[in-house]
Amino acid sequence: MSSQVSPDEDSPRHDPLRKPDVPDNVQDAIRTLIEWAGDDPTREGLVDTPKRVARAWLEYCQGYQEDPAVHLSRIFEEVGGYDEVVLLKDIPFQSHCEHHMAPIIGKAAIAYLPRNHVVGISKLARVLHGFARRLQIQERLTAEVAQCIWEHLKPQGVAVVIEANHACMTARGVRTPGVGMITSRMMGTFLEDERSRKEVLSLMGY
Ligand SMILES: Nc1nc2c(ncn2[C@@H]2O[C@H](COP(=O)(O)OP(=O)(O)OP(=O)(O)O)[C@@H](O)[C@H]2O)c(=O)[nH]1
Ligand SMILES: [Zn+2]
Repeated sequence: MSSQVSPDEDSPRHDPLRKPDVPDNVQDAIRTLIEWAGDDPTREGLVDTPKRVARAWLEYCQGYQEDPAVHLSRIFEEVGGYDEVVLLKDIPFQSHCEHHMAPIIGKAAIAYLPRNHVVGISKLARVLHGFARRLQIQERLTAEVAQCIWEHLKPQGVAVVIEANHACMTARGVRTPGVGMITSRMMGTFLEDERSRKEVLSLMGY
C-alpha cells in the first residue's frame, strides 16, 4: 500500500483535499464484498463506496507507513535531575483486530522512568497510534508500544496498560456488549520492583 498513501499530515504542504488513487483491483474487491452481503454495488448510493472504503482503510492502517520509533528521536536532557515516573494516561486510540478487521476502541496509559533524558509527551501518543493503526491483537499492540519505548528511549522502566472494547465481540459473534479487555506490559524497574509497579498502576488509576 505504500506509494498511494499521503500524507504526512503535519506537513505544511499537506493538501487535505487530495485523495489517494484507488487501484481497480481494490475497488473490485470491495464491490465483490457488497454483492456478497446482498446489495447492488452499481446502485447510486454505492457507486463511490469502493473508493471511500479503500481510502478509509488506508487511514485505519496508516501505521504501516511509519516507523513509530522515529517519534522518540528528539530527547530533552535538561530535566533538573527528574527521575520519577512520567505518565500519559487516558490516551484514546482506535485499532482493528486482525481476525475480523473490526474496530478496537480503547484507551492507553503509558509510563516510563527516565534515565537522564525525557521525550516530548505527545510522542508517547504518537508511538501508540503508529502501532494501533495496523491490524492488531491487543496483546501485541501493548507489547509493541512498550518494546519501542524500551529500545529507543532506554529508560529505567516502561509500563503500558491498555483497556479496550472489541467490536468483534459486541457487534457480531458472541454479541456481548460492555465487555472490556485489559492488557499490561511492565519492563525494567516496573517489572522487577513491586513497589514501583504498584505506584505506577496506582497513578494510572488501577
Ligand atoms: N487474544 C485476543 N483475541 C482477540 C482479539 N481481538 C479479537 N480476538 C478474538 O479472536 C478470536 C478469533 O477466534 P476464531 O474462532 O478464529 O474466530 P470466530 O469464529 O470469528 O470466533 P468468535 O468471535 O467467537 O465468533 C475470537 O475469540 C475473538 O474474540 C485480541 O486483541 N486478542
Ligand atoms: Zn476480532
